[in-house]
Amino acid sequence: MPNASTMNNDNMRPLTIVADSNIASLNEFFNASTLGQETKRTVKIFAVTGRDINAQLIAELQPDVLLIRSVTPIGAALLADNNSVKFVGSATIGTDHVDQDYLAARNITFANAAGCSKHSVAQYVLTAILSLRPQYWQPSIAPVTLGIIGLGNIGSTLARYAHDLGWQVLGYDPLLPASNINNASLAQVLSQSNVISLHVPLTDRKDDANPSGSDYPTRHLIDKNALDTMPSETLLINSARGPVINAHDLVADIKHTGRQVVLDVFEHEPEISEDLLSKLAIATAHIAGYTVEGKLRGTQIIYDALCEKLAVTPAQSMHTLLPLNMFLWSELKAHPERLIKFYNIMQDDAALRSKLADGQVKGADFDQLRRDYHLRREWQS
Ligand SMILES: NC(=O)C1=CN([C@@H]2O[C@H](COP(=O)(O)OP(=O)(O)OC[C@H]3O[C@@H](n4cnc5c(N)ncnc54)[C@H](O)[C@@H]3O)[C@@H](O)[C@H]2O)C=CC1
Ligand SMILES: O=C(O)C(=O)[C@H](O)COP(=O)(O)O
Repeated sequence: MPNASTMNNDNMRPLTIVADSNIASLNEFFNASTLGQETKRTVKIFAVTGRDINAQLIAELQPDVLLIRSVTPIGAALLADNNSVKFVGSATIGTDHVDQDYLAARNITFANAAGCSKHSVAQYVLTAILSLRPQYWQPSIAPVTLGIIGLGNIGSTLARYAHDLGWQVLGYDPLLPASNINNASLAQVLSQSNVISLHVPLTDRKDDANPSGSDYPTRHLIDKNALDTMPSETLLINSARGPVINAHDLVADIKHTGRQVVLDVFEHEPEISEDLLSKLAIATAHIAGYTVEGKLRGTQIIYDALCEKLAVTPAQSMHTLLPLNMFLWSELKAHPERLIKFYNIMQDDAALRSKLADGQVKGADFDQLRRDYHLRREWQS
């Protein structure tokens, strides 16, 4: 079984890491002094575009460690012919791109970055709502009910902001106990909310072929049936995973109802059809979690997990890398007119729409927008 000693005692050979070049502060976290200070082991790091991490590259480089983000599928297709990888770290919250059963069967340690960008995504959602409906700053004039589907790290963080603004929360999460926010059925959330925001993982139904699936699958959770129960004035926001909404049904729904819809994620990501894009109130290139803080926290979490695997003491902290942050939630609440300075979401919307050509946004353009994204700052609470 691979363990700290099999990864550490092979001191003749550098610790070899293949990493997605889109991981924040890669070189600051993963180098000989932050990983090898106790063992004197050298570190070799190969930074590659996430979609280019493939079986051939892994066979060529024989890495000990793979560090990825959401665009690299991890499973047998990548690793079947490889025996070197002992640790996979995904600097993301979502894990739908990782076959964790396969990694467990191969005794490959896996770590993801749970919760790393929970404030960033919650702030993205608030910005989308308040940009489209500025009247919601004053809920005494316009009562606001925010429906939240999925009440884990992001959903519960969003609920706290909502309560702080005086909004009511109707929440649905069948995998958590009832609470002051887990207080409604799916049908109630769909039919009684002014805004619905999705914060579920992408899952498929559990069955014999898929024993690690879910009894409450989320793929196409929002389909024609669900959309039909939502009043046409209900604003729908998806910053979870694209396939949680059936894109075909969504296009038909918007045509019929004129509903305002905000998407940060797309069923056929990284491609987006003009038919869908042209109907959205706000569309962004999967950047809801893209803040300096959110991305650095993601790196920190997988770095700490790798240190544990290697049995070395962590020697790098994101706090030494963070520039000063002047964005205060209390200031924004007192000065709603400053929202655009805190986050100009329409600029991200325009950047995505500018990539539309020949009836679609192409995958390469979508990826480039994300690679070149100027990271926002998280508002401090
Ligand atoms: N757009 C972006 O940039 C980002 C997107 N994400 C996505 O957001 C998702 C949620 O993130 P977190 O809140 O941090 O995850 P989390 O794991 O803390 O919470 C997810 C919650 O969804 C609930 N859930 C599962 N199936 C459900 C169902 N059928 N109906 C209602 N609730 C259900 C779970 O019980 C859990 O409480 C991630 O899985 C990821 O796919 C995460 C970060 C950034
Ligand atoms: O953390 C997640 O889950 C996300 O969706 C990420 O923020 C997406 O970013 P990339 O991993 O695709 O860079």
